[in-house]
Amino acid sequence: MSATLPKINFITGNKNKLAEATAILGDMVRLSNQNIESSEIQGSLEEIARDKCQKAAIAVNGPVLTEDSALEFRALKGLPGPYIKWFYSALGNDGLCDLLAAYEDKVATAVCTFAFSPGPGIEPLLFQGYTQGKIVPKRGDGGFAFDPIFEVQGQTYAEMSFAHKL
Ligand SMILES: O=c1nc[nH]c2c1ncn2[C@H]1C[C@H](O)[C@@H](COP(=O)(O)OP(=O)(O)OP(=O)(O)O)O1
Ligand SMILES: [Mg+2]
Repeated sequence: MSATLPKINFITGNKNKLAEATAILGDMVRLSNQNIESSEIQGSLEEIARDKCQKAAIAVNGPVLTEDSALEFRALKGLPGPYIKWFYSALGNDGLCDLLAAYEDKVATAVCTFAFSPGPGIEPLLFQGYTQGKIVPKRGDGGFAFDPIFEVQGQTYAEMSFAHKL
């Protein structure tokens, strides 16, 4: 890692997220991590992402990068979406899988929303990525959170190597 790389404050409390973002962006920017405790609003995932980034920019009084992960079940019209964290912590992966028991359609989309704000009061820029997969009974020992039940091209994220998931 070069000391001449520009530095960005990546605000997250999730060490797995930090590791993945660093693996992807580490050649271009130096991510310095900080966790600010802030409550998340309700709304669309874009609204939640903007609000979190704006709060982070105020908290550090400078430029910040934040990320919000969502998991949208097609049979459930996009839910749990940005509320996946609360569904995952309440139900676990078996419970998330059971949510789709009554439906043939197991398609799910993982949505990654990065937000960057140059500073407090400046509207964040959003960058989104989507990966379509399906929800399956849990398999694999790698990864974190919902990785064992999210299958893409025949493998769950928990069965893939770290590099292959990225
Ligand atoms: O690649 C992933 N593979 C599996 N699970 C994942 C992934 N990425 C996020 N997740 C989980 C973590 C949390 O249960 C929820 C997102 O919630 P989210 O608010 O975005 O993350 P967080 O609160 O853990 O960290 P942060 O301090 O950046 O908000 O989905
Ligand atoms: Mg969060």
